[in-house]
Amino acid sequence: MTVTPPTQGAESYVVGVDFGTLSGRAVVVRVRDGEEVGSAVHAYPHGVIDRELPGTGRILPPDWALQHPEDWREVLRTAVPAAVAVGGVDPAAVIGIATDFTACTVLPVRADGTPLAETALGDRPHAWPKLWKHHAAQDQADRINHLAHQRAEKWISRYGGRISAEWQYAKALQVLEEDPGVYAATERWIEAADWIVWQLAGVETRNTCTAGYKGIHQDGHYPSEDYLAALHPDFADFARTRLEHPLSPLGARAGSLTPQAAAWTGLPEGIAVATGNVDAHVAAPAARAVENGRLLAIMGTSTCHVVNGATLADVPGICGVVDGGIVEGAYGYEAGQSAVGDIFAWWLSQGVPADYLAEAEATGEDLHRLLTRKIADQPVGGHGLIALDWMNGNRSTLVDHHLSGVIVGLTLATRPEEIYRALLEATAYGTRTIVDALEQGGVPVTEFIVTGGLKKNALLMQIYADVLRRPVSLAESAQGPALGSAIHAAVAAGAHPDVRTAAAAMGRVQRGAYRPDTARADAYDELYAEYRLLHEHFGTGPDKQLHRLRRLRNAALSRNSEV
Ligand SMILES: Nc1ncnc2c1ncn2[C@@H]1O[C@H](COP(=O)(O)OP(=O)(O)O)[C@@H](O)[C@H]1O
Ligand SMILES: O=C(CO)[C@H](O)[C@H](O)COP(=O)(O)O
Repeated sequence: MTVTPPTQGAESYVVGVDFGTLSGRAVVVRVRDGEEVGSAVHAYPHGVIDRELPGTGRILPPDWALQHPEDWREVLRTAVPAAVAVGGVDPAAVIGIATDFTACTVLPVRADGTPLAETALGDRPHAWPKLWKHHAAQDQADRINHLAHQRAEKWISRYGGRISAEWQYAKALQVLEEDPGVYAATERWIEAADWIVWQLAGVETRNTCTAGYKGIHQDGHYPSEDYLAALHPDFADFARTRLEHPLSPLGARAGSLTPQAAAWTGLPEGIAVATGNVDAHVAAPAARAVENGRLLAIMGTSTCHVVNGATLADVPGICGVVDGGIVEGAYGYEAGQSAVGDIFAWWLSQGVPADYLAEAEATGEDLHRLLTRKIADQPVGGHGLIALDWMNGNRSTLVDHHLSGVIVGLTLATRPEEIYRALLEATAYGTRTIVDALEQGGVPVTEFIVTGGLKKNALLMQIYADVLRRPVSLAESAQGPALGSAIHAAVAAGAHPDVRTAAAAMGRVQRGAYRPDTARADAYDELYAEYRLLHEHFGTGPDKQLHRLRRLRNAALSRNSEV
């Protein structure tokens, strides 16, 4: 059954749902102008599963990160109807729904889409969805990369020369090697971005974005069976049997809302369900960042950088370039930092003394605000610190999740807020490294736009403007990915002819909200030079100290874990 959009004159609405790392957010948006009339958030009860497999008591090894599929369905049942109710919208006026997901968040399923985690295999960790930040497949990623270069595989240059341990193949190979029984039972290996569409529309679809960036689908092909067999004989048919499916462009209609999904969401049966998408890429139209050269940094738990270019360039160290990966008709480039807000959150949870907690309690500020206020006026370089932003590994430009964080310059006088500021700055230096790599690789960056939870920190935004020596524009929506999804829903429902047109009608950006200050930018140039020295020493130098420390840690901890 399909539903015709309401006739002219009546307002119509779309729903966008953003499945993040810790929660899912739904937003109800007016099709005509992108007005967000209602939103709701549902925190995943299981959050990130990184210590113990639910219901089993099994301890997970280091670097594991799983999620629970039921947490995702629950977002459809709770956040979507809540957002519609908050917006005071008649559900009958909703003409489409679209979703976006973290990626590569990927799960093994049966041929009918049932997650293996929800079968009799559910007591085995490898049956569970692996979250994007599952970093335990670095050894597999290293072999994938080594073999690709050895065989001069053409596709490897589209991934900056290195596939990340976060992407589909490293994770799948880890399942095969560590639990062949689960691998054998895996009938389809699917991004959560596509799985959630399956839940809504009742049909399996695969989207251009995740297939390209996370699934090594380039020029119409996955990696060859020869190549996969050379990785592991039983991996030869991985792409053909577990991935292969026609790809749908972004903004296409994947299908119609099933009766079951209509009952979950309270939305009309038969409305348009859009093809799946990634939380980062989907946000570009919400920030009107679809024209070539406008780089959108989606800054939250992690940061993704997405930018369109007119030509195909091989940029060392980026995550990938995909034709139509962000919007049709352009080459979409993606790079990223595996932790940004997560690094600040780590410091708040581990490094703030009791008297700061008491002060925050007394003033009613959250700790981010407290530390930001205490350090905002310090002159650039006043703390004498440099940090490397690798507490969750390095996604771009080193593509190495065995790297870890470093802070140098500590003294007995160093205060918690100074370390906080050094961490904010470290992430800005990491972004400068990425922007420089893109430009040096032949991808012009004409504007730097920020969306995501971190744009509310004015000190952080000013640091980025100063470190990058460029204005920072801000997406106006507080829900960039969810609004981006809503824009794709409007296109899938036929209310706008394509994503570019819909972006012009529904997206919003405040251009040049923060401007660089020359004196501070000069001071940051000196500090950035110091960051680069550390970056080279620990990241690319001959002494692999961070790798040695990781190996020692893993050996010590693996004695207590079970896979
Ligand atoms: N005022 C702030 N300054 C800096 N970081 C913040 C601030 N408030 C929240 N954060 C960080 O933002 C991150 C969450 O970002 P958000 O965009 O809301 O989520 P997600 O990335 O899961 O979509 C957390 O890691 C948190 O530490
Ligand atoms: O890799 C990504 C997209 O390609 C994102 O970093 C990942 O999806 C997590 O996003 P967030 O930090 O917003 O939770």
